[in-house]
Amino acid sequence: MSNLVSRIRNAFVHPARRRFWLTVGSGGLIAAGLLARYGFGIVEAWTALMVAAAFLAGSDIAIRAWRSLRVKHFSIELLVTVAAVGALIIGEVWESAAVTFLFMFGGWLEARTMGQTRGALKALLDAAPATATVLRDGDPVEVPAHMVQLGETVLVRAGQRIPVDGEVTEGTAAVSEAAITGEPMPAEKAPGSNVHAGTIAENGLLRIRATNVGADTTLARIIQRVEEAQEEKAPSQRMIERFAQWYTPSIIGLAVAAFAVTQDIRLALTLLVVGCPGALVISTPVSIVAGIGRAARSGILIKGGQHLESAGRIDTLALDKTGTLTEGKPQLASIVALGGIAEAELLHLAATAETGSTHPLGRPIVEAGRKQGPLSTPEALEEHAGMGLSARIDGRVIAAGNRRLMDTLGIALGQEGEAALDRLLSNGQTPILVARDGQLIGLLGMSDMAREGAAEAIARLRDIGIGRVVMLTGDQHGAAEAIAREVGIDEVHAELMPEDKLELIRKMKADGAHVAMVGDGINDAPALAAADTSIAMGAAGSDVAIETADIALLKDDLGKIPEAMAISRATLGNMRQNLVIALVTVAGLLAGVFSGNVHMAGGMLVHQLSVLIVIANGMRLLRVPKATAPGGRASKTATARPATVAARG
Ligand SMILES: Nc1ncnc2c1ncn2[C@@H]1O[C@H](COP(=O)(O)OP(=O)(O)OP(=O)(O)O)[C@@H](O)[C@H]1O
Ligand SMILES: [Zn+2]
Repeated sequence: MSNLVSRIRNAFVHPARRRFWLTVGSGGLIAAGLLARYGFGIVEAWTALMVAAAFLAGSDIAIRAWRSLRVKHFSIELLVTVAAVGALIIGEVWESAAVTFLFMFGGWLEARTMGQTRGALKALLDAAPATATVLRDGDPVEVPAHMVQLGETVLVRAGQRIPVDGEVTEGTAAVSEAAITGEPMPAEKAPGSNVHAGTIAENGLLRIRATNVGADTTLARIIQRVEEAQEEKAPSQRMIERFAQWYTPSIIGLAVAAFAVTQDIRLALTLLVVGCPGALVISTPVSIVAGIGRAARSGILIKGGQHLESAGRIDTLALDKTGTLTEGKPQLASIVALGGIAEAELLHLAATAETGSTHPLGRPIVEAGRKQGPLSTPEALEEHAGMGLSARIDGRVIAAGNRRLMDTLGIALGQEGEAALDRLLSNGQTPILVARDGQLIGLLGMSDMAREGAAEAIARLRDIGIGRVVMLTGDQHGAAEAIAREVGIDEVHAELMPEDKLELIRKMKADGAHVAMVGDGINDAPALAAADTSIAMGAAGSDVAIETADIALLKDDLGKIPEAMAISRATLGNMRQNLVIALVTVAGLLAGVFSGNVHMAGGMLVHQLSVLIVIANGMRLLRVPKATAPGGRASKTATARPATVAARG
């Protein structure tokens, strides 16, 4: 019994369910009324039942109208309430019952379908497993996933979802990360690999050391960000809300004026009903919620309606090279020792200096140096953004970086140096010049590979109408152009300092372009901030990217950029269609009222239909096709290309 009471109470606390029961109730009363009148000819019962139906559905509407009126908001509910009460007063009980019932029914359908639109998120929520098996004192214990302690070892068997973020300590498995990155192909995980909560171990047995649990996992943060994004209002949405705020009172004014002129109270009340801006108010949010949901399904995090709208207008895309168009894992391809120093010594010095750097160019040098023997750390270190670094090692100053760094430090290259530099550049390698105490002692040539699928992604961007694709890089011309040619970019700006990147973005915007920027490093931060839309890749591993970029691609996949752009464009178009549907409906209905063809119940029916059409149109966005080329994964073999840039000569 108490169970039933609590269920009824629950039903009424939950707006969608309350609306459902009110719709059913008033619909039943209306049906009984129709039966009473046309079946049994009892007109009194008909009147009573219709009034009851109007009150049942109408009370909820009136309460909502009153609540918004108290905060000086003229709501759609207010229009409906005034119309329904007016209809009752003039004895039009059927109209009053029909209008309130239809409004309720429409409201319920609306809540329901909007819920489905948000369904994309549900898939993410379902990805979070509820329990975890942890090893405590060597024994497996089942605990709620959020109760796992940091550093504890979690056991994941084949077919299970991984319950925490963590690092694999033992075992191997193919892990499907589709829930997070939208990537259908499972990734191989071995000791040392990072895994995310919500991904599925398709085989094998893993032991994972928990690094993030519960609300701190990447999955939880993504869900939270998507929820926030779907709530955040787009500029056009705010505009419409302002418009509705002004529009609703004017419909009331119009109704009053119409009554004053025609003395036709029915006409006036019908105006209130058909003037409802319901479809208008919902036109943008439904598109945005659907668009953001669709993107989230593919591992594309769009941080709100505002960013979605701005991304939909992008016509120019700027990408940085290292780590974005390339793998960001350069190889040490050549070593040129000058002035009698041994290659091993040159590498040792450069590697020792680079131990202090986080730049992607530094890592392979350090690795190569370690292979020769242990490295010490420099006594002092200074990084020169966009140029390189200088370090003090055993009391001597080692500088490693590009030509600009040498020029800045006043180090001459000499004939031999110039020749070596040209040779590396013409091989498409990135030269790193190394100097000791102001003397050039050699050069290291680095080669980076273009990212898999980069060429297709760029081509696809052009297909969907991003007319201008530009590379902005701090790297030298030769290396930059080699990569640009390979991926099909014809506009290259190389040897840029961070502020040059910023300046170029500003200039493009000043020329009227809508610019999106994709970048990773600190040297991209100012340009990213200046762009209309900033895009970060591989965000699943980086909190910073998830938090700061307007669009975060959870996976390091350039193909997601055209997909994000296509979704944004489709959303913008969808919003416009919805606006047209809404405005045309209201205009048509108003014309119908003045020409005497539309009455209250019929007007409400058409109005509610227009709301549903707008929602259905919005939901089409959930089916925007994936951006990958036909045969998607086949691209792996289609992009067979030389192993390194250098090899292409
Ligand atoms: N730690 C470093 N060691 C050696 N050279 C460096 C280092 N950091 C930067 N440089 C030199 O400065 C140049 C510019 O670096 P910057 O970080 O601005 O751009 P990038 O990483 O080469 O390319 P992108 O702008 O495409 O990311 C590099 O190409 C390299 O020649
Ligand atoms: Zn970069």
